[in-house]
Amino acid sequence: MLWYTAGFRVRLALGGALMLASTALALAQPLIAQRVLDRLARDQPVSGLLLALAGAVVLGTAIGAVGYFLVETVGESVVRTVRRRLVTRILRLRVSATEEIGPADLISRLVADTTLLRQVTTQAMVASVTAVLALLGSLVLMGLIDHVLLAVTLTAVVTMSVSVRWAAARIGQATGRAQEAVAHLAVLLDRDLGAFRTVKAAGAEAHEIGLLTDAADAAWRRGLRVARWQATSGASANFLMQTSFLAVLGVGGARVASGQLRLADLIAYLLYMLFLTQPVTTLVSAWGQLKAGGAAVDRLQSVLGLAVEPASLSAPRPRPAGTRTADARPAPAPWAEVGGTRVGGTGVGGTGAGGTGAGGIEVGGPGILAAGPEAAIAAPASSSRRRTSEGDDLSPNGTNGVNGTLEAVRRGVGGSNPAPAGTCATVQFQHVVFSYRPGLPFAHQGVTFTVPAGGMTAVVGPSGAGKSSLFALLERFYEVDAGRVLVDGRDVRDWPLADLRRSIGYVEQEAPVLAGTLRENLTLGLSGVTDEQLWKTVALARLDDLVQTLPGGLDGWVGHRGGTLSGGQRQRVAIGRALLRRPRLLLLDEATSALDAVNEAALRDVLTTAAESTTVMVVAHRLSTVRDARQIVVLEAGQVRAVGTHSELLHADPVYRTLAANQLLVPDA
Ligand SMILES: Nc1ncnc2c1ncn2[C@@H]1O[C@H](COP(=O)(O)OP(=O)(O)OP(=O)(O)O)[C@@H](O)[C@H]1O
Repeated sequence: MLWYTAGFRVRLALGGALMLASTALALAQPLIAQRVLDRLARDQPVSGLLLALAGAVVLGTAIGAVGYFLVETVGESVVRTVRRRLVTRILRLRVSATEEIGPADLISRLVADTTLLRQVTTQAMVASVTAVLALLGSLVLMGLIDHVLLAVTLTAVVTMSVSVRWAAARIGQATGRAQEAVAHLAVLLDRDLGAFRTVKAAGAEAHEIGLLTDAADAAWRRGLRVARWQATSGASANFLMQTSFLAVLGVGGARVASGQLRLADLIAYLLYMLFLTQPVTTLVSAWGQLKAGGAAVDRLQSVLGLAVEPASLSAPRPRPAGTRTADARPAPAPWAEVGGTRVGGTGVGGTGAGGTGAGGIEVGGPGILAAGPEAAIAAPASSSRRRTSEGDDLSPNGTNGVNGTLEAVRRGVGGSNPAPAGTCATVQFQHVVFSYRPGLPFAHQGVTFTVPAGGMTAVVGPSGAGKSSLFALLERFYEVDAGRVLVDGRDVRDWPLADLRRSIGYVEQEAPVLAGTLRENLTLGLSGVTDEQLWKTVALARLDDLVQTLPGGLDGWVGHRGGTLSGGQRQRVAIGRALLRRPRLLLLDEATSALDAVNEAALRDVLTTAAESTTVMVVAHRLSTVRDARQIVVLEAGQVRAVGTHSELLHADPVYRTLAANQLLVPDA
């Protein structure tokens, strides 16, 4: 636990020292009082001693307050440090790790457990150190007054520490369970709020309220258990203190009566005993807090122990011998290989190396994309030389070379978007075997196909066939169990993760929109995007109507998870966001499912034009969206059934034909 205070130890030690000094001044008070009594008995002046007593009280209080403040500031700093570490960690978690500990539980740990930690790392630690010192100091001074009475007191202190220790262990266990119960309540509430309309529409409020109140009751019961052990611990300490006080009074009185002890000494001793009550109480509660904090630390450590993505690792995966060493350079750029020899045949279902790659796509006259943001997807000037809107030569063999590319890209959409316009990635799945977790059925069982550079490749197939999982592997949310996924002929595991993802525009199935403004949603992860670029993207993604009707326009609030938008609008926002990144590979997971017929047709045009300068992969249920795709991959039960064009597949593959027939896309259907 001490680890958490690293960086604040000087302040913590200073605060602790001041609190200790305050305790020492408090310890001196009975001694001064004893002298006052002695002098009064001898009829001597006591004004100086009274002044010292008053000084000890005032100074002790002031020093104690400053010390307390310092320790509190350390507490706040510890919480801040831990929360910063936690949020950094949480955002870098692997997707699979968030399936282990759900979002609400993570939030509960960030909020509730760090607050518990605060008490432990500062107040409880300092309080126990000062209380132990005060206790020892008092016992030494009490021993100097009378060792027989000390023996009586020590018997009580030892018995007390045994019972408190026993209770503290139970406080720790009970606190851990209470924190879990609170987190469970948060998880249940998150479940309901995440599907609020569904819960209402299903008339499930009463049922869900029942679950939530049960969870609240469970948290209450576990909280009571903590309180019970705390009360037991405090009561046993009090009982033993009072018993020992009475025993000291009895034994001390007898010793005074027999002349073995002066009355002033007995009074001073009893004052020390009274003084002792405070450090003992502090120690008892600090002990409980330390144990409770231990439970919080365990829960925090388990988050810090979850698997994070390799993006946070600076060292790339070792490359197999004989492969290119592009990623041995510091922070290699994803486009560094653009224009070089690419892997990816252009034939249907081909898997071989060769082809013209990114530079092989010629784009015709200015279509929607030419009118759209250069920022989004701009056509390459020629197959071998590419220019930015400023006219910089981006050819790898040009005068600017890779550095020129870098510079040109920095001047493009957002300084953080490195993808040069008009380059297309190739994708290969080679014998991919993949299961989400050990023990689960395989989502892919030897998937092999190639997506050539440029053009639209559609993936279709029955529900659960493994279509969306292809994108999860491409984005490297999960790792394959066997086989390889290649982008531009390079295993995705060999790509610096940030570069890989910067090259991909991903519109996921549920097309999520974050709470915030429309602008924030479109520019997520980008910086320096101009209004002009945004407006072009708005036009490209058919968001004009939304911007006009949304109060505040581009800076209008879209609500929690985009709740104020329609399903189609949410999807178009996600498409706009993906296009604004000028991806070299655009992944659309059923991107048109929530669009009306007019918008679907418009978007189909956009995608078709986009596919002229970017590789587009679409997972689609509506075959009408993708019937003109360059190739269509039919997936079933985690395996590729067939690859071909719409008309080829109509004849060659019964599953595809059935899908098409169901959607009235077969001429004679
Ligand atoms: N996060 C996950 N954890 C465990 N299994 C999963 C997960 N996501 C998907 N699966 C399983 O993997 C298999 C493939 O799922 P996937 O989402 O790729 O199918 P799909 O073809 O996209 O289906 P649909 O068309 O219904 O979206 C399914 O059996 C599914 O149950």
